[in-house]
Amino acid sequence: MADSLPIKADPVLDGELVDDTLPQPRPRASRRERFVFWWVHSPRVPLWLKRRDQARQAAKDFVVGVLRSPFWFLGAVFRGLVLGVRWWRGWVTVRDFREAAVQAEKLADKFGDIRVLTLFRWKVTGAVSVASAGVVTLADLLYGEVALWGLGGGAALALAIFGRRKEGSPGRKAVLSGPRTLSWTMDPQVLVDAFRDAKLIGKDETLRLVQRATRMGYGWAITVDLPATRKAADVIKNREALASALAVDEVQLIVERVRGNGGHAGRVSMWVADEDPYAAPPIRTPLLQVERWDAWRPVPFGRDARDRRVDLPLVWTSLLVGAIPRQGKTFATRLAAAGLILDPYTRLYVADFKAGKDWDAAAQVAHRFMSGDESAHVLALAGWLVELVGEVQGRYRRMRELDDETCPESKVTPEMSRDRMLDMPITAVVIDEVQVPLEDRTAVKVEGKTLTAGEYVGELLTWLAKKGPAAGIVLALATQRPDSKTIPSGLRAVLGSRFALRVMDWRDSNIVLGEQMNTRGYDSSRLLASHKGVGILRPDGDTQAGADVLALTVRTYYMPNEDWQAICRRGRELREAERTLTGHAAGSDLTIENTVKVIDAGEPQSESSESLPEPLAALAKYLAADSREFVPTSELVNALDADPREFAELMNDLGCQRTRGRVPTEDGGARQVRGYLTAEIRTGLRDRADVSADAGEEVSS
Ligand SMILES: Nc1ncnc2c1ncn2[C@@H]1O[C@H](COP(=O)(O)OP(=O)(O)OP(=O)(O)O)[C@@H](O)[C@H]1O
Repeated sequence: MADSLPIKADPVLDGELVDDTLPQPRPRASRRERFVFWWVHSPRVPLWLKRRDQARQAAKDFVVGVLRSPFWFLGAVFRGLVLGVRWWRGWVTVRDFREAAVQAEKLADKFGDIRVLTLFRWKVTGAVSVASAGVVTLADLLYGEVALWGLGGGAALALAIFGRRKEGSPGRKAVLSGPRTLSWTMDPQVLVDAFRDAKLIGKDETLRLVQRATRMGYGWAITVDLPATRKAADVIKNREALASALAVDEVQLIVERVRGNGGHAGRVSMWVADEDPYAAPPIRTPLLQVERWDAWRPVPFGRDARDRRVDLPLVWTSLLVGAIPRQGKTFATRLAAAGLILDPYTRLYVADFKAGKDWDAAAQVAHRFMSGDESAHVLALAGWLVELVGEVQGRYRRMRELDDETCPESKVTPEMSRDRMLDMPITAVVIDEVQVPLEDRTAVKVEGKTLTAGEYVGELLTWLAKKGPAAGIVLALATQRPDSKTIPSGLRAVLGSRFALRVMDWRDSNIVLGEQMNTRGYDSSRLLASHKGVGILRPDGDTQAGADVLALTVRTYYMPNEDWQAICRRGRELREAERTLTGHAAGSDLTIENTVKVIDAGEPQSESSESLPEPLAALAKYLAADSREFVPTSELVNALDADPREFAELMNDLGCQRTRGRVPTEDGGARQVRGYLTAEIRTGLRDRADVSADAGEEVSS
């Protein structure tokens, strides 16, 4: 029975082998498609027939034109009348003949002729007036009022044509004409004149209109083509001259190059705001409305003058924020950090050298957190950075071992960054007032070389900015002193994204934004002091304004402390839910003791302690075998059996600063006490030993 059951056969497939490496025939476009293509691309079809917004604008212009036409007509008739009377006076007084005679100094000879001619012209005028009056009366008698209206209308039309505004038309020019503001939107000649006045085009050159003046947001937009050989980049550079010629503040004028398919090197798109675009109240960050964020998505950063949203990509790059105090530096850096905080897979290192309250809320989410501006904090930061250098090296090593599917290049991918087994989360290092650690002069010894802690931190940051981004390390540095001495040029060169709020002069602006940026029209020293949170962003990668935009002026979103705290709280909740809380936030507080270990501050040489006077020799001996980085004052006082006051003076003489540090307690916790950094004591002892040795040598010789 089972044998007789039908068996399902495999499908029989029929096919033809096609070699798709050869050129394939392309289907011919239909007539309609070709027509549509021609219609869209032809320069002969006006834009208002192609685009709805342009059609709407054209209709608006038409209505405005119709409404204004009676006034234009009356103005033209009046001008025609004035010009007519002026012309008649010149004719009846034989002005040209008289002037020629005056110039030839023959007025006396020609006086009789001129008089005769004048008399004759007066007679002609009288005859024409009488004849005209006769014609009008006759027409009135024959045809009544209609004729009077007809003749009056004809005369008015003739006068209006005679008096219409045209290039080179005669007429008195006002010595002080009225404001030019926005007149260019109605009269393109004003725009051409502005470009000429700003010396962006020559006297005989003109502009070509690509897109007529259109209302866009709270301003007018227009796109023009410059004459051949003129560059749009020069217009951007000389924006201020153009703003003056158009009678607007330069913050109101946005000039951009049109790039890509629809643009070329001479196509300029302009937008002129009706009023100061940054005078309106600031907008709160949209991050408040989101539950969570993905660190791989650009973070909402602010809005440009045209109210377009500007997002800032952070992963695979690093950020430098620079400004003079109170301009919104911390606010801007916190915005960047906020996007990362709302991603529970992101790890954060936050060092606040401003030592204020601005960053405190981040402590509840940060893997490492500190706030302070003493040398101890600088050394702790160096410890973090060394830890991160090790982490980056480890990540590269591990990436090399991963298969190509998981890790196609030597770069962290979104999937990798969220894979807990791989342990390569996006790690953000946020340092506010980075000039504090970079300027620190505490001596440290690294691999046998003595250098200042500032130099060491600079070297580590440069290394991380170079190698870190691909391994998922994001640096966000904010500085109050963007001068070349503070931020080493090597470090600046590798920080991809820059944001310059107001600075003191163009040099500082260039230090943040990059060489020559002021000559390209980007100078943050020209921003107004009242424009808090407004700065020039030079992004690394795409922004909403387009990948080709070199830099743009942005006003950052406003995120006061309460919003910042709310975001940090949410960041913590998200991390708790995902079980990604680590380090400081998870309570395993890393104290200064175990983070600075990496710095070898140099052992005091044995002969040094010999050449030291007491009680310094005892101090050197006591610390000789000590591997701790921080020693409490009370312990040292006890060990040396010294008077606390004398001991404090002694340490002061050695150049050691008293600081706070944590020491482990018996119950496994930690306690904060006052004390000294061993690195500092050792440096002081070594210096003193050198001085004593030199003195000894001098005495013996
Ligand atoms: N986007 C913004 N819109 C409006 N006001 C802002 C904006 N950003 C910052 N501010 C204002 O600017 C003030 C200074 O900001 P912030 O504390 O960030 O300055 P700072 O440059 O970090 O100053 P300092 O160098 O003293 O630390 C803030 O109190 C805030 O009111």
